[in-house]
Amino acid sequence: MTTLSTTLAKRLEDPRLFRQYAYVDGKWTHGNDGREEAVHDPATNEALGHIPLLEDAQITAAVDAAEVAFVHWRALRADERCERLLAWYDLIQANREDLATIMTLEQGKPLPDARGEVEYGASFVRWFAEEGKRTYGETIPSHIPNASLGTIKEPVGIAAMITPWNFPLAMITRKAAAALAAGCPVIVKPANETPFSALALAELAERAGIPAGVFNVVLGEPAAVSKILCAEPRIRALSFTGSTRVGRLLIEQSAHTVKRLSLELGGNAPFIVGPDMDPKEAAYAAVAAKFQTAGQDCLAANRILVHESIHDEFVEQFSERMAALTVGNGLQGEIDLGPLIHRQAVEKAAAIVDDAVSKGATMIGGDQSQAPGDNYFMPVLLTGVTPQMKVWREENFAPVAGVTAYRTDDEAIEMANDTEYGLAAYIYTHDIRRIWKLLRALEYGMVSVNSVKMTGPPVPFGGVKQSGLGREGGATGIDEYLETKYYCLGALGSVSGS
Ligand SMILES: NC(=O)c1ccc[n+]([C@@H]2O[C@H](COP(=O)([O-])OP(=O)(O)OC[C@H]3O[C@@H](n4cnc5c(N)ncnc54)[C@H](O)[C@@H]3O)[C@@H](O)[C@H]2O)c1
Ligand SMILES: N[C@@H](CC=O)C(=O)O
Repeated sequence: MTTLSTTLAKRLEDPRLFRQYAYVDGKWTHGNDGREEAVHDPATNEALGHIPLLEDAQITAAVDAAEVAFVHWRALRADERCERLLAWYDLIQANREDLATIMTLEQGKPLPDARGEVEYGASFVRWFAEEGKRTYGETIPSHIPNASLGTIKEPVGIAAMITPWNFPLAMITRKAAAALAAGCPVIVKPANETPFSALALAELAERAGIPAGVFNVVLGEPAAVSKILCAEPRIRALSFTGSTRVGRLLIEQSAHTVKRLSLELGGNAPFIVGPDMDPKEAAYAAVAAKFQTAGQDCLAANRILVHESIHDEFVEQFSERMAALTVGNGLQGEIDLGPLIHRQAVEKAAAIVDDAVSKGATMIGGDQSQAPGDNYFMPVLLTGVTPQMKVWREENFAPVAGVTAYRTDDEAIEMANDTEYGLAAYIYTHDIRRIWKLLRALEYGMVSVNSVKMTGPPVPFGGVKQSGLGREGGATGIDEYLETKYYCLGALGSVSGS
């Protein structure tokens, strides 16, 4: 392969974690017809390596492999699957520096954030390793004479996962670990922008003793691969994280095979600041909630709603804090924001800012002449944003924040809910009555009060409205991969009782 691929491998303590093949049935696989796609470092636009584009028959071969593997994987005891998953967890932890390097190179996020994501991703593997031992059924008091009734939890079957580029490792482990713990084999289709984190996970899964066919990574032209996965009747569950646009397509394409769907889609989070808040404290929190991963985060605080009494001071504090953020290559030390994923993302961000300014918003920051490269976007705050602007309506997925003033709690609620999205919302206030009123009225799957950090393995992560279906993580995340089988044991005689 190319010299640059060698360079990436040379950066790793264990160069075997850098794989440029798909992983199907325990084998590293290239495309049958030799088609490849380059993967670029968004910080420099240099090619990091190549991935094969598999033919349709090779995707179906992954399903064949998973079908065979399912028989043995589901037959293992839960504690046996737990051991394999814990071995995977240990290997992810032991290789976290290499995994973080791969992630920063292909995704662009600063190295400390990449290390954080590896830790976060690993935590789901440990969580679900344990949860797999607690997939309890029920005993049901019988209404039928001489019968015993109950339920058993069984794995749903082969699970396919289509994942995004913004969190290239954790969005895989949060799904795959749950499915594997439940007894389902998985087929992962990562984003073509960030395949190498997924392939490194496959290498570690193999080393952890996860058998051939149980964890597969397929690569190809996204729309074509997804179509096959959706149409394939042997795939019983499809879990997707990505845009609402693609989520809608997958719902349509899966209708024919009536799959279990888990969808983690876009967000457009409001960040409500009450009149009692210290403007500086709230502004610093809002900056943290907006600019993580250069704004390419489904939880990013896009629409900041500040009580009119503290609006101007909030804007001043936010602007100062934003101006102090450093923008550059994530491999360098002390960087707050890396590049966006590619040039189109920069163009989309610029168009959203232009739209807002043309409709009356004021732009603070955002001197793009200071951008250190083609794919960088200097952070922007737009004040006076209104519902007519794209920055209000669309998920910008860029370092672009919009702020507006509100007068009453009811007005803040109306503004916050004025979106098709319903993933996460933030509330900053110390007034308990206001907290409760907002918490109950916000149409969101997750509401975080006075805390930027809200996620982690014990949490039921997910959205309402057009932000998705189902929940990942937490006590219920494994249910996305389990069926409930009801049984009625009849004619038991007098021992049946209830
Ligand atoms: N709710 C969550 O938990 C969560 C988490 C992370 C990201 N996201 C969302 O993901 C989006 C950003 O990620 P993205 O740009 O990778 O999203 P995307 O929808 O463009 O891509 C996601 C996945 O779908 C594939 N894909 C792209 N086009 C496709 C098509 N036509 N048919 C089938 N598959 C296709 C991609 O290759 C990728 O694997 C944002 O909307 C963000 O909010 C949501
Ligand atoms: N930050 C989110 C990913 C969204 O883009 C998470 O924690 O899952």
